[in-house]
Amino acid sequence: MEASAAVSLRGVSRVYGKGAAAVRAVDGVDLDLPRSGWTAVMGPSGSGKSTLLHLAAGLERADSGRVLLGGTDITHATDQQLTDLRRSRVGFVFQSFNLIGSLTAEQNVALPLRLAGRRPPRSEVRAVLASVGLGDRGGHRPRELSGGQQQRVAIARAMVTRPEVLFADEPTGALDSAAARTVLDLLRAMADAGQSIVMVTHDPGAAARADAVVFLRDGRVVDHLAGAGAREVADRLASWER
Ligand SMILES: Nc1ncnc2c1ncn2[C@@H]1O[C@H](COP(=O)(O)OP(=O)(O)OP(=O)(O)O)[C@@H](O)[C@H]1O
Repeated sequence: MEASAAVSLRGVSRVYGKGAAAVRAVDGVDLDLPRSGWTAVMGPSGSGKSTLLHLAAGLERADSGRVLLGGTDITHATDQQLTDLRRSRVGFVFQSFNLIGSLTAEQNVALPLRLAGRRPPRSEVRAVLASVGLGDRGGHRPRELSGGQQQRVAIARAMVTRPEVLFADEPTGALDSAAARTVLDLLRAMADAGQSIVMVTHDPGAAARADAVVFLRDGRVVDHLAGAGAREVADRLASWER
C-alpha cells in the first residue's frame, strides 16, 4: 500500500446483478489516489467511473478487494462507521448540485455540521462561503444563484467538515463553459492548497486542470497521464473509446 495515498484500492471489484445478467462495473482495480493531488477519472460511458468514485468514497461496498481511506481499511466497515466516515472524512459533489431549494446558501453549507450534531457559528459558515467566492451570497436560495454559484455552494457544503478527500462526479457537467471555468479554478486553488480531489469528468479540458488522469475501460484502469494538456487527454480518451 502507498503510505502517502489519500485512497488506495487493491483488487477492488463491484458486480451488479447475477448470473448471465451480471455486470462487472469495477473489475479488479489497483489504484493509489495521491494525497494533496487532484486526480481526474475518465473513460467511455459505462466504464465504471461513478462506481469507482462511490467505492473510493465509501458510498458503496466492494464485492471483493480492499479500500483504504487515509490508511483506514473501510472494506469491512459497518453501516454506522460508513455513515460517520461520509459525514466527517469525505466530501461529495454531484453534477446536479443537490442543494436544498428551501434553504439559503448558508443553511445548505451548515447542514453537514448540523447533521453531525453541531450548531456552527455563522462566522464559520460564512468563512467557508467566502472561500468559494460567495461571501456576499449567504442569504440567497439556490434558485437565486447561477449554476456556477450553486456548484460553488455545493463545494462549500462538501468542504465545511474539512474532509480528507473531496470527490466530484461530473462537477461541471451541467455548467456552461464560463461557469465551469470558475468551478475548475476553485478546485485548482484547493488542490494547490493541499486538498486531495478525485473527479470524474467527460471533459478533456476539465481533466487537464487536474494533476493526473486515470482512464477506465470495462471497469479496469487501462491508462494514466500526468501533467497532460487538453489535447493530449482528448487524444488518449479517443484511443480508448474506439
Ligand atoms: N445500480 C446499478 N445496477 C445495475 N447496474 C449498474 C448500476 N450502476 C451501474 N451499473 C452498471 O455498471 C456499469 C458501470 O456504470 P457506471 O455508472 O459506474 O459507469 P460510468 O463510467 O460512470 O458511466 P457514465 O459515463 O455513462 O456515467 C454500467 O454498465 C452500468 O450500467
